[in-house]
Amino acid sequence: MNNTEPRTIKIFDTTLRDGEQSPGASMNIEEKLRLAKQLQKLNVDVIEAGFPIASEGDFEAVKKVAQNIKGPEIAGLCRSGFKDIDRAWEALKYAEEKGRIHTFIATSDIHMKYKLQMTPAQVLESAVKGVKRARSYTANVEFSCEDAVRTDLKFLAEVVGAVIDAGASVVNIPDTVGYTIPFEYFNIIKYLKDNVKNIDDAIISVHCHNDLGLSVANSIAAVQAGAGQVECTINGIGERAGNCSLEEFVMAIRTRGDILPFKTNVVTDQLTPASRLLTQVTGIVVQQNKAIVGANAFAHEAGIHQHGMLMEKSTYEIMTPESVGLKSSALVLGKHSGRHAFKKRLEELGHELDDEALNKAFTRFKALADLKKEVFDEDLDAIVLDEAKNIEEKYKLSHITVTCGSFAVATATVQMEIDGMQVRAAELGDGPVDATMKAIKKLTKRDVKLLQYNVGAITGGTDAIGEVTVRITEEDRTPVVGRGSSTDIIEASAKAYIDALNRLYFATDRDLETL
Ligand SMILES: CC(=O)SCCNC(=O)CCNC(=O)[C@H](O)C(C)(C)COP(=O)(O)OP(=O)(O)OC[C@H]1O[C@@H](n2cnc3c(N)ncnc32)[C@H](O)[C@@H]1OP(=O)(O)O
Ligand SMILES: CC(C)C(=O)C(=O)O
Repeated sequence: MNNTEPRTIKIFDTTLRDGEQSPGASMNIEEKLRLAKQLQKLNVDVIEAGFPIASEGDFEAVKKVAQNIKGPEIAGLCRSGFKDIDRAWEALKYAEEKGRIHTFIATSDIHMKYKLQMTPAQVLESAVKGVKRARSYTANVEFSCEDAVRTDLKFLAEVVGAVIDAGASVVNIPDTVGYTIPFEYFNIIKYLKDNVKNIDDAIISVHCHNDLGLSVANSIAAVQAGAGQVECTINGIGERAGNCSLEEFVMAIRTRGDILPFKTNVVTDQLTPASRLLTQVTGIVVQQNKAIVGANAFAHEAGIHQHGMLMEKSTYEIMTPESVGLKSSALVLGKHSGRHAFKKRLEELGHELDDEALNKAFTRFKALADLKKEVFDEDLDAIVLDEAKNIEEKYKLSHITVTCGSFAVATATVQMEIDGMQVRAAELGDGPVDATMKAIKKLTKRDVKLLQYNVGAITGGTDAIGEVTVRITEEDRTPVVGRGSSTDIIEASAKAYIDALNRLYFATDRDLETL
């Protein structure tokens, strides 16, 4: 248990800049503005709106966000050259003191040698000059040592100290290639805290990539070591495997406040709307099992879990769905579900069944769940309706085999129980349903006339339950309606036909009028 006052960690959202570097995530000006408005509702501290020198469009987007968003600071990224910095400020100046110039240069040996082809001394000079140039426009200057994690620690400390002296108010220590692990990252931040004499004159920021799936864990380790700002993106989008996911970091801090003495200003019930808007805008879908915002993040399928949830939600949920902007958790019915959740869902659907009917319906539900990935409410209605027919059965379907195809004559072999006796017949037909009906007719020796045949899918997908309705008559009797449902529409057709035959057999004409 931690009793100290939690320290506020600033949330720097870079969905519109690093997030946009995800292949396929490019956003136009209007789209960036829409997202920025949602980030404003989310109450992030900083919105990095783009890289102004990258294109005219990105320049205009940063400018528009700077002009229209109130609350969060607006950052724009630029290399350490003056041309980039000047261009960035041209767009950011519309946010006045809330405009942040974010300039960077790589400091690792590998980047300096091969990419920049600069010596460490030249890089240091460029960093300092860049920060000073940015300071000539604003006091709100962030400097990033690109590839900091693979930078020689002593050189990193030297650069950090020098850019703070030059006027940087935030210094970012990025794990540009998602290479570090929490223990190492903690030690890097701690080293800078302990060895850079002016470190407390600036906020340390962290910016983690997810190449090893550790970006959130690394960000948490960094704040434990003293970092005060976390750079992240909605849904964790970003270059390659993405960035630290904003929603995961924020909810980890919030949920584990017992051992993490930090807080953020984020309005967490805006997380789901933000995630959905980003998906809408970019077309990049969130994996179902993604923490916090995935479709399954608050869904429970297993019977034991569902039972626990019905008794007390905290048995299986460490945060409430409402806290992230969802209406409720979901109990998904599938083959792992149990009787408690099944009964509860039927009650919600308005079906009150006695124990015997419930058991029968549950057995059918399990059989269906073996065939289908998910059982929907409409499937349950169909099962209950089928079970609730409660009519005597002279005729019962035992099983059915059908062969058909483009070049085959449809053949149906139907086995039925009639008055307790097993009987079987095969017939050819004009299609599998016709062959099936003929075989049933032959077995029941009834001279019925099919007046109407309807088939419909109750739920979506190719594994949906099909429901068949038939209307039949015999001689001049009042027509009867029969229904049958199954994932196999031939079986559903046979069941509907047999259901109608039973009704015809047992009903008097008076009963039939009320059917
Ligand atoms: C880790 C990160 O995410 S960093 C941000 C990455 N994001 C982006 O690159 C998106 C926006 N980028 C762009 O639109 C373009 O790359 C531009 C406009 C910045 C530059 O385009 P170009 O001038 O055509 O150069 P190109 O991208 O091919 O190469 C990068 C150049 O910048 C130099 N460079 C790279 N980083 C820096 C830096 N921080 N400071 C100064 N120069 C740098 C490279 O050495 C190279 O220089 P050269 O052209 O003299 O060889
Ligand atoms: C420029 C910095 C902030 C960056 O995006 C990175 O290092 O990944």
